Amino acid sequence: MRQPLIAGNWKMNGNRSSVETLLSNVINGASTISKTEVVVCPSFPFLDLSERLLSGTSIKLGAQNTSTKESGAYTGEVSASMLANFGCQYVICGHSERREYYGETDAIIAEKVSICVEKGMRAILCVGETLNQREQEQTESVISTQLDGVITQIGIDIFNNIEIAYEPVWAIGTGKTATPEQAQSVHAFIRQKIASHSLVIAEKIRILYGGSMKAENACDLLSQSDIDGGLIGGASLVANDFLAICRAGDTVASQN
Ligand SMILES: O=C[C@H](O)COP(=O)(O)O
Repeated sequence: MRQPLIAGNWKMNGNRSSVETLLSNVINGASTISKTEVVVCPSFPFLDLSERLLSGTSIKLGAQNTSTKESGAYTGEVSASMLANFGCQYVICGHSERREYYGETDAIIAEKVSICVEKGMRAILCVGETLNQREQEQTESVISTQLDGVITQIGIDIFNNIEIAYEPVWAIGTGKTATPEQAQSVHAFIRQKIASHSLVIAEKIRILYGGSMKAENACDLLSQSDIDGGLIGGASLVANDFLAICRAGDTVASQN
């Protein structure tokens, strides 16, 4: 049995005051959530504030990106060591927005995953196809290539220390959610792909779904046998919406 993981990716949103309010409300509401691992991923400037607010709670802190470099003359970059130093336990790597707007390749993403794990954090490796690729029936080949990019460069063992997030690009922030069956089919494909390298890792790795997951569809998605959690964008910015998804995780976990 894999523990559900619900991670809020706040993307580039918020200010000091709104982050404090959002996080305080999430912390208060999360006291009744017992079976689901809850993670929040604010922007870099809010990590310090978030770490302090989360102190003594079971909610974990994550970051949305990392540099591939250790330290030095890389203006504007934030290293994995810095993230670990601010209490991050998770780092989102290879989100489709990073792939699309910042030219992140599978090779760069593999480096990011590697350095996060080296610094003691868990990476959330994002994969997913565009609408055009889905319509061309390339979903499995696209995801296969994205996973192979990491496996070939840094090996399968690292998957002991990461989560995978399947995020169909066409469902991100669009209100269009993959149906539970569509998502389950891709999640099962991802698990089979990992199983072709290691049955043990395939059995334990958590595969999260991301793309317009919300309170209304969370239970149906999380009930699928290969969907182990969610990477939540828009709905994670509203405490009650995010908490409702976390509660769906608890509900599904108690049914298993
Ligand atoms: O990282 C989160 C995903 O991009 C999903 O975003 P969304 O829930 O706003 O569709």
